[in-house]
Amino acid sequence: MTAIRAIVTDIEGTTSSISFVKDVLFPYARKRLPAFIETHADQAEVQHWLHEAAKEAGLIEASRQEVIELLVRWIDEDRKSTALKAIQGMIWKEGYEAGEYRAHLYPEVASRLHAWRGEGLHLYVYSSGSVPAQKLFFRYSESGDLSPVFAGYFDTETGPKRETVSYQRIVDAIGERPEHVLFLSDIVEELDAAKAAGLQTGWLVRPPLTVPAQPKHPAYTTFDAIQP
Ligand SMILES: CSCCC(=O)C(=O)COP(=O)(O)O
Ligand SMILES: [Mg+2]
Repeated sequence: MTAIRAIVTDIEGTTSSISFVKDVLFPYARKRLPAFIETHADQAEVQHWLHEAAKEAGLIEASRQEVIELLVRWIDEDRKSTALKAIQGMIWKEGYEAGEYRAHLYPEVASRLHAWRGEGLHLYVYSSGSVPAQKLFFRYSESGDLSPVFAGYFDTETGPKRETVSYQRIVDAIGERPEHVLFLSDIVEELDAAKAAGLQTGWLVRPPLTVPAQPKHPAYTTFDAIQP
């Protein structure tokens, strides 16, 4: 294996359980989204993302109510829309700051990230969640504030997670050759895209899922099994 200098990690299904995102974060945002939009509609950032959501849906002259209904539908569909993710992040901020929840991390993740950082590796996040949502996630984690271990964050403004060009942009941005970067994810299509860009890959197969006999990517059930 070529020496790894940087690790880029996915969140949902990789550092953290899918159920925390689907059963805690998504319902929190879904319940509060209509009132949040109504009370923050005068903010330029909110207006921008409402406009982007309508554009993505091909709605030419959508009412505010129509866009709210669209966004709620997208939460139910788990659509990886950059606009939806930006708005969800703004709503989750209130929940984290009010202490309504802390972000789930698998038990070994925090110590392993600290160990890798201590070994001089540069650590990054690449998630469909917006960069502000990622920062909140690791700041308010069940294992404490992990912000200090990360050198940077990438979201779908860099590009979709299943497209090779996104990984080319990430390695360019972090200033490493792709073969020195390890991308960790639970989604094979994301790993395929990263591999096509020349990155090394690690497939997190979290129990109760099991590693297939001939995995398409080096597969691990925990971060502790990865030796970069
Ligand atoms: C940043 S926390 C919320 C994660 C999220 O909204 C999501 O869709 C997770 O996608 P990932 O790319 O981390 O699997
Ligand atoms: Mg994932």
